[in-house]
Amino acid sequence: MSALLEVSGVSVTFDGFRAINNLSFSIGAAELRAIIGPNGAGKTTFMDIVTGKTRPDTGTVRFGERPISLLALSEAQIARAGVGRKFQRPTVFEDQSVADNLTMALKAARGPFKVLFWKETAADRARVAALAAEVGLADQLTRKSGELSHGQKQWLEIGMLLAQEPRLLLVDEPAAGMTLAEREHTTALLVEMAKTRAVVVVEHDMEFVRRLNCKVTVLHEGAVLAEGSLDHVTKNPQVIEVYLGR
Ligand SMILES: Nc1ncnc2c1ncn2[C@@H]1O[C@H](COP(=O)(O)OP(=O)(O)OP(=O)(O)O)[C@@H](O)[C@H]1O
Repeated sequence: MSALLEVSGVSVTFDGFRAINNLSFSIGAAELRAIIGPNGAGKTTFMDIVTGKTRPDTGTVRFGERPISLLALSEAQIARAGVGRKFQRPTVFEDQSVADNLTMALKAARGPFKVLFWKETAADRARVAALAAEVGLADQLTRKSGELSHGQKQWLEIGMLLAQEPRLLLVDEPAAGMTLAEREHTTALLVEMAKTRAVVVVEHDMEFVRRLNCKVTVLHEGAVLAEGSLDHVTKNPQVIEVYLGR
């Protein structure tokens, strides 16, 4: 499998503290990957580097089939190149309906000039309906987003990210605060999304990671400590010592 994202030899130092230490990581074009690791392992910093928020001191970050260096791009350019990021807290417009939120995301994805001269077409409405269906909100289109459950808001935000047609989606702790039923739906959604794009999930909840049934990367002190199936990495004595055994 050829890599969509290739992080190689990346290091970042904050005030003399090496948060990312010669990190190398790659993910395929249609792959679901979980990243786990203790607090301070560098999971958030890794996502900050890929999205352009933090610039590494050394190393390369290459993206795409004909790879481009993400380090040369701004955060906005990286987003337009096809990298989406879902933060832990949902940020939907609560006063707007589900359909309006998705429509706004569709407009934003088309760029600033299209927003100015936007005229909604039947194709746009169909796309909004398709996005809602994809995330399981087909019957909630007219509902005010503020009335949705926590899980539904998270799915709406995922739908809004999908409007930008990302090729790589970084998702931070999607299961946090969800009911069991919402977690199950989220698992199915992430698995489905990863059939046509790369999805990287940072998660502390081991039960949720198990359900994802995907390759797991364990980070520790800014580097990869172990990689493989969840069963494989959870048997690793070093992983038990630094993470699971606590
Ligand atoms: N802007 C910054 N300035 C100084 N130190 C930072 C900065 N950002 C991160 N760090 C430090 O870098 C290390 C890695 O942090 P990071 O947030 O990436 O870890 P994490 O694996 O996401 O942890 P958690 O599971 O708690 O979210 C931590 O020790 C953190 O304190």
